[in-house]
Amino acid sequence: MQPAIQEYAMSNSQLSEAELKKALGELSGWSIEAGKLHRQYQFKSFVEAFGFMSSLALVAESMGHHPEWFNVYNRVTIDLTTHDAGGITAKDVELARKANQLAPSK
Ligand SMILES: C[C@H](O)[C@H](O)[C@H]1CNC2=NC(N)=NC(=O)C2=N1
Repeated sequence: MQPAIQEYAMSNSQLSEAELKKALGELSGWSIEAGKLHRQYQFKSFVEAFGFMSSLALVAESMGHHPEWFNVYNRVTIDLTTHDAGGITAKDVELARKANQLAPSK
């Protein structure tokens, strides 16, 4: 388990184009699709995919920030946006970063 994420006091404003571009440069595998941060992960099995989702769910809950996601067998598709802000914020970038850290590398 990751250490608890303390005090999630990030600003809830949409990132600028420049901020988004910089963030994407540091987020392997992520792109912008339909105005949301988007990535598909493929794992070795359903159990590995679901284990990843379980771990990320706990991170999301501790951040008070929740993904839109879809699982079929060993694939997990994630879309991140901040509903309260109507777009992508630093919280989405942070959750994407955590997702990359939690995904076992093949
Ligand atoms: C009150 C609660 O913290 C808010 O409704 C949170 C919950 N999770 C959330 N998740 C996402 N992705 N966007 C939000 O705006 C959001 N808001």
